[in-house]
Amino acid sequence: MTPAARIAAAIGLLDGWLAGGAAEQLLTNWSRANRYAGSGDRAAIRDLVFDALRCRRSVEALGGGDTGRCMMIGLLRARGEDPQTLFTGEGYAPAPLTASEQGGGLPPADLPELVACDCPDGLAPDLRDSLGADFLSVMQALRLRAPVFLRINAARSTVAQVRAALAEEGIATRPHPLSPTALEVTEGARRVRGSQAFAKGLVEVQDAASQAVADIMPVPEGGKVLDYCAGGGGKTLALAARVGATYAAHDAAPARMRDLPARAARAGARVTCVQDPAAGAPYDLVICDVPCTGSGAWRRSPEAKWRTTPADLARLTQVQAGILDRAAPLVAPGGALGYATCSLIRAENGDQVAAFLARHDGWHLEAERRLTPLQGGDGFYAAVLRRRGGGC
Ligand SMILES: C[S@@+](CC[C@H](N)C(=O)[O-])C[C@H]1O[C@@H](n2cnc3c(N)ncnc32)[C@H](O)[C@@H]1O
Repeated sequence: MTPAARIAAAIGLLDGWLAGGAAEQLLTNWSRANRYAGSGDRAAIRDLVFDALRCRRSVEALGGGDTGRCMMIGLLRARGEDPQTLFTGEGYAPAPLTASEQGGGLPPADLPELVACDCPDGLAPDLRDSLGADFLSVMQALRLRAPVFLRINAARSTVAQVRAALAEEGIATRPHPLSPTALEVTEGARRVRGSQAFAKGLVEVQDAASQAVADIMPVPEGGKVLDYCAGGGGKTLALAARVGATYAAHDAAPARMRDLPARAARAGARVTCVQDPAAGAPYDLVICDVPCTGSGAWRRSPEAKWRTTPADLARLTQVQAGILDRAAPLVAPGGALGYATCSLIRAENGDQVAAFLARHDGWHLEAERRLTPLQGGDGFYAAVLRRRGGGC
């Protein structure tokens, strides 16, 4: 496909997204319907769609409207490219720019602040309040593609061995300061899932900040650990690489854990999926990686940036409080309750923990970590709450 034909495909996909579709599903359907497109075309079209979604407000403003076509015009202008070189109407290229399109759109210097940093109006007050002086720089960071990070499986290998194995398969990496297990892929990211290192369970794809969250969770030697909101098992597997404890995984939607047994087997980790977590209580550590706005991960999931409303935030904070209240009794005296979100919003983070401590006697905050994309990984919040020991 020519670059212009890829733009035309991205326009159609963005129109589908604006009509309410989900980007991944639209891309899958597009690939099925356009079998002639190679993997390079599919990857390039995906990048165009996600680049536009990350910067939706600004590219719409630069392109002069809220259509897929305007978004692509705006994206090219944002990159300093002249859309007319690709909008030629020749072959599979999009039709030439109309006179109003040529003169439409705001100049970059005239974009209002929230438009220029691609912040949604509804959540802007919470984000501004939560991020303080970092607000604009974090919002700018969320406009960029996220790096690809790997977690080395410390139960099976060392950083040096894994880097060497990956390098032999054309995948270049460098360690990342957010976690001793984190590698940032600098070359060959698309080869990771097909690599021997991946097949042998030496690495998993996991954001570096997500690994840092697992790092602060206290796993006692020989202890019992429950991941109360396991989902696909990213945190469970990061914890289970610390051998010597037993691990149980639970999720209110068990189907979300469907890949966990295979991932655990690949990593050589022993994890039991449980329907009724109370049956195995008490646990030395219960981790609650709760559903949240995902605002810290908007680089990877930009759709959520535009579709999450203040009403969703209010609903999610209720859900988070409920999960903490149900998980707390499962913790043994002297044990720990881990709380984590990939949110930048205080109402979901420190405020949630403070409210828990106000509702429950016999707990204290032992550790807390706040991360934003300015540290390189996604935005995350993690807290460790310690339950008073039975003898106290
Ligand atoms: C942020 S995701 C978990 C991600 C996962 N820990 C990981 O690292 O891959 C939150 C999960 O919480 C689950 N969940 C939502 N409400 C829940 C509840 N009341 N109890 C337990 N799990 C719940 C969701 O189904 C979802 O899989």
